[in-house]
Amino acid sequence: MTDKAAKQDHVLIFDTTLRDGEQSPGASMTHDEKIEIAMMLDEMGVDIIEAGFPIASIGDFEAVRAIADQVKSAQVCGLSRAAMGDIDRCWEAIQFAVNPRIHTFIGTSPSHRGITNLDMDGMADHIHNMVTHARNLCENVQWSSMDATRTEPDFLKRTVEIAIKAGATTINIPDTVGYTAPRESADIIKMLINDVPGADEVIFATHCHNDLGMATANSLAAVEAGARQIECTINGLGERAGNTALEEVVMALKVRNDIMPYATRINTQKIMGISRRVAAVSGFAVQYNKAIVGKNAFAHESGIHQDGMLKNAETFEIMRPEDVGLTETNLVMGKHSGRAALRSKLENLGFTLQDNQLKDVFVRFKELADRKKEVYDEDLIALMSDETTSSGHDRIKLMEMEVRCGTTGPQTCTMVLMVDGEAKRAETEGDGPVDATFNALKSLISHSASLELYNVHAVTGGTDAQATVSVRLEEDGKIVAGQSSDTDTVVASAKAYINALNKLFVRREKSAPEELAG
Ligand SMILES: CC(=O)SCCNC(=O)CCNC(=O)[C@H](O)C(C)(C)COP(=O)(O)OP(=O)(O)OC[C@H]1O[C@@H](n2cnc3c(N)ncnc32)[C@H](O)[C@@H]1OP(=O)(O)O
Ligand SMILES: CC(C)C(=O)C(=O)O
Ligand SMILES: [Mg+2]
Repeated sequence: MTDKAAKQDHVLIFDTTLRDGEQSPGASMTHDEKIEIAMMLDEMGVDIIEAGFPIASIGDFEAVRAIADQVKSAQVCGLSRAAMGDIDRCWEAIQFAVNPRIHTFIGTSPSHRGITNLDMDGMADHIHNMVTHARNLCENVQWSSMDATRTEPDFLKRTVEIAIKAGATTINIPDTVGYTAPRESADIIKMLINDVPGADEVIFATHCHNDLGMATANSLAAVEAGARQIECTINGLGERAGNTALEEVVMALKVRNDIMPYATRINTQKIMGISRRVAAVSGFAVQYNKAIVGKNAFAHESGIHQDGMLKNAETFEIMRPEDVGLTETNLVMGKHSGRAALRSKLENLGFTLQDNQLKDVFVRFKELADRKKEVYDEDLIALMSDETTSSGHDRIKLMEMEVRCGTTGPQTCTMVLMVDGEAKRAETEGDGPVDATFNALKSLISHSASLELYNVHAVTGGTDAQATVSVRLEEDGKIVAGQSSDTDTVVASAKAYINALNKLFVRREKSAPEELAG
């Protein structure tokens, strides 16, 4: 869809999972994961992918550049502050994209003007200069007035007019702190469209945060008032309570097209697959009752609902599960299943595998099936997360471990790790089996990272259920997430910690190679 067409009844979908989504503490993604997500977004029909903030780090710059090089259909956008150096660095990263976009922003509300210490006149001049500079580099420029919904209306109109005159092609009106409400969100967009000279030449965008749980409603209200770009993220990932969830606005426009007659280009059948992938790589599990993509969004357990569903699915479902990429056919997976069923099942869950990957996953699937009566979808997702979170280049690998636990402490752990190809062994004690295990890791691998989060959840029911363990480690302000699953919770804990340590060392190595063994 062209930006022009979006002026009629089309709404452009601008995905910022890789930029605003990644700003959630602990949601950092690796270079390869970012490229993989960008390709999935492109394939599902996202119009604009905000790939990152190129000035933020060399890693961010390289990821944005790689995405710009590889994405074939969507526009690729980079974020930059209203500063020459940021805008130049952003252009350097995106210039070879098929359709690049520079996004530059500045906080315009009274409290945000304090961030840059500019008064109204100074900020007006600055916006003119920065948008002009961006437009001299790129013909597709988005300007955002950060904290627009708390900006004085007259000053907001003034800044929007300046940005349009300086050549911005998209004007974004962010609700940066999730403060607005639907009627106000609509009124602001209407006011700008009616009062600002040149407003009919640009696309207005809405970028809502979910602090009061109104991001989806506020975005849709803005669209009804004339905004034609929604900024959103997969699973609503993002700063604090997150951003508008892509799956929610897209499905709302599809299901209630009778009262909101606006179309998007999104292939909604790709929603479930990408949701699961983003949950796995970000380490942010989707809550069970999350709209559209939660595990229970299409599940019915109570008798009256089940009875109604059996008589007519429309009684309790306003969307068909197939429309968001869930299949109706439920293949039961177990130790008698073969590669074809595994491949088909994984494809339905959003994982497309090459033959050699399938071979490896199949071996691990059979090991799991030997230990469990039935392998559920959640087990396979956990298995795939393990497969993708640990790479063949990991410097630390768990070889064996044995833990003694019981009513008489201290609990003990004996562990053998392969560290840079060399076997290392430790015997430690702790206050509980997990503590003893983590003490073994601390004694074998020298690091000063602190454990910020330790989270266990059973991926299915039953005493043979796999446990998925997530950990977050923090070192010098940098946070890495690790995840792993196993039918043994303590083994899953060790593997999750090792996964995080491997990521930490990849990150550290970029600055200086080092010895790992403690
Ligand atoms: C609402 C949002 O999502 S905004 C985007 C938020 N995302 C991020 O901040 C993630 C990426 N950020 C970073 O990596 C770093 O903050 C960097 C590289 C951009 C800047 O790092 P530093 O130079 O160390 O600055 P620091 O982060 O401490 O402070 C921000 C600086 O940017 C300035 N600034 C903030 N926003 C803007 C803006 N829109 N335009 C121009 N300058 C701005 C501040 O005034 C401050 O400048 P000062 O140091 O002269 O007071
Ligand atoms: C940078 C801007 C668009 C932003 O993320 C916000 O204001 O929330
Ligand atoms: Mg934001």
